[in-house]
Amino acid sequence: METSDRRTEAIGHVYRGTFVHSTPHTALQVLEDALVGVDTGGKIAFIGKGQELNKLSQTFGFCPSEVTQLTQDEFFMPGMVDTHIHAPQYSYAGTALDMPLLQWLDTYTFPVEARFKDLEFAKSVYTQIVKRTLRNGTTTACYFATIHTDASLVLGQIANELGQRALVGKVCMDRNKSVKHYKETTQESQEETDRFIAELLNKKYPLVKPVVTPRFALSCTEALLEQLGAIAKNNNLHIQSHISENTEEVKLVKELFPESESYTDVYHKCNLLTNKTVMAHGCYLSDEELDLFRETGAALSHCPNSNTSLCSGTLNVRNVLKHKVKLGLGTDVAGGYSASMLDAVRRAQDVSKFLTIQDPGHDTLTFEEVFRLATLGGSQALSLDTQTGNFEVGKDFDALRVNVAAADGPIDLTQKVEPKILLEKFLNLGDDRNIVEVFVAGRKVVPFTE
Ligand SMILES: Nc1nc2[nH]cnc2c(=O)[nH]1
Ligand SMILES: [Zn+2]
Repeated sequence: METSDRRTEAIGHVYRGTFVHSTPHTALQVLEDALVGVDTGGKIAFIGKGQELNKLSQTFGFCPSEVTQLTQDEFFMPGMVDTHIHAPQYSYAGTALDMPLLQWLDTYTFPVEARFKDLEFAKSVYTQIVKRTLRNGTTTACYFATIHTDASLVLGQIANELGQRALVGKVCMDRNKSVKHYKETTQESQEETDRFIAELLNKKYPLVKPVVTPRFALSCTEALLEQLGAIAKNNNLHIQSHISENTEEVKLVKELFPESESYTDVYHKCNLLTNKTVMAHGCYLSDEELDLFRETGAALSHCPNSNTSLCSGTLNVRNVLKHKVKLGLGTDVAGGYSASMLDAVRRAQDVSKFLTIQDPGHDTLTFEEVFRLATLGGSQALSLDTQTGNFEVGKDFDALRVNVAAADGPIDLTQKVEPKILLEKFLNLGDDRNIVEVFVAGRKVVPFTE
């Protein structure tokens, strides 16, 4: 039995049944007939075994008849962590995938993002994306918004109201040749970032925090990158951006920052690589650059749907893991067309298998490893693993109640199967119909109450 020393909060709920999760040492740990107690503050108070019910009920002062029992087709898994998603781009998700990155940004992305100056439009799209991702089992999301401070604050407010754990970034860009009205001056970008951080922190949302967000090296002057590095350092904040996604981008960064040794060095010189940094993509990083990620504690977000949809590249996850760089999965909506982390799980497996087709010596990722990337790996990449990512006493209860045989769902169970197979089926065949309840910090956020 694992219990907490700090039993200050009363027990709010107790669940009994199968729990699956990852630990740093085990990609998949299955706890059968487990008893998990969640306190009224939303934290996991104890993890025990079914047969310990009487003892646990006395120790923690709950009534055995109030325990919620899962069926044999159900399990709890940790909520999924989307380490990279563009909330405004949800408005055109599933379309506009016919160009490579830089042309795609100029043609589709910048004109759409410019519309988020309109707070009503922002509110409507942001409500849709937060609801959609919650329903799909994303309990934590690391969002890019747009350059508009007030609209970015609206995203934070919506995540807070709907109960999603979120990092929210007001996008910074003081360079944009193609859509001239969609950029800031260096000073505006810095001042508005300060205002965004101050106003968001001032709201004291328990689960929503600001993240310093230079769009990527090509959208920012060195002066802006330096200022943003200083802002993050002075306020001990998270940082997110993009790196080494597409070959044309990598070439242009080299030309624009000739004194830097590498793309990674551009960010490193500006103090943008810290243990609270997450960089999306990294398809073309050298081994030396990956070493720099490990040394600084910066993380990568693997966005396989986007990398394929924009024909950007393939990330060799095995090589990233070999370099001990923290790694999570991202949907990268709308370069990635799906807002579901289950899609990211499947695409990550596909990319790994394509690498094996190309090189039979490649060590294909297992489904258990990809499951870990979608949960614990993501929480580590966002440096939120003391709060979420798996089931440990003292962490917040961020969890999905999955029913693999949900009525009208996409999966037929033809025989009784062990929990590991239930998880595998859900990851490969399941969808939101199987995610019957979603909890963030103990609060049931799906089904929606209104
Ligand atoms: N995929 C993706 N890459 C980027 N690089 C800079 N901006 C973006 C963006 O919006 N999406
Ligand atoms: Zn992105």
